[in-house]
Amino acid sequence: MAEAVVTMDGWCTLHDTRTFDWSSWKMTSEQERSEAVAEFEQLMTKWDMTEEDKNGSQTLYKVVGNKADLLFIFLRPTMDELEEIKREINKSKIGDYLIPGYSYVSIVEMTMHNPMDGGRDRVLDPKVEARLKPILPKWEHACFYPMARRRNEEANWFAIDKAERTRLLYDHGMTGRKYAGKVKEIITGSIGLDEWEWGVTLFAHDPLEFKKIVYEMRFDEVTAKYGEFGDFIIGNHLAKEAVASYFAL
Ligand code: VOV
Repeated sequence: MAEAVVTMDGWCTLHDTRTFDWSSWKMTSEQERSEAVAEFEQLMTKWDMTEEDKNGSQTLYKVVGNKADLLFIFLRPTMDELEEIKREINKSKIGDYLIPGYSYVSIVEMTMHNPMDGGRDRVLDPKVEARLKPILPKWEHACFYPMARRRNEEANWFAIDKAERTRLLYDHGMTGRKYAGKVKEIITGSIGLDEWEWGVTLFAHDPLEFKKIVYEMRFDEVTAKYGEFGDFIIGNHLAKEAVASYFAL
């Protein structure tokens, strides 16, 4: 039997997409709209304070395709806090127009054995701690998709031995390193939490880098042999300062 992977786990993560009900919004009075936007900005300020205190992180993206209008990404120490945030949005004035869409629940994950260090065990130093409790970059573009490792007769990721997994993830990491400064990745584990096995959240200044990295990785053995992918969602950053103009009619 293959040895089970031991993970180091960090903050709980919620990817929450919403479709905005523009038709109802257009029928709402200007005063009600400005109150709703002001309340939403206050909510964002409150979340920012949590981030400043290093008790979580979040970011908001305007979705390009028609899968949704907005993508919220929240990281918090507990699932309770994530559920509270969702409820807080739903109870807010603007929540009446934010129709819940696709969501994904996962936990920031790193393998205990570091493939980039000959498979040696990681220690919980400040550097590792910072990766498990990351402050999300507020880069211009984000890309999210869930994925899994194949589990069939010919190729079963969960049946190969640790040394082989380490080798494959080392090659994967070397491809990833070529994108240092261009693509920032956060891997969240979702086995037992959501439909796929991992959530992949990528940030970039240039969205073309998403296409390049995901394409290049398709040729890595670990992806070519074992990678399976869900739907991709792409967004452009929406800063708090731009929220009022986003909702303006
Ligand atoms: C921005 C680049 C980048 C870099 C540097 C990078 C590096 C690394 C390292 C060193 C490790 C190993 C485990 C650890 O250190 O915890 C991982 C782990 C993982 N990755 Fe990755 N990845 C990147 C980027 C990156 C992308 C773009 C993808 C998706 C596309 C693809 O085709 O798969 C991905 C997937 C994953 C997954 C699903 C895991 C978990 C696998 C598991 O079975 O445990 N990843 N990743």
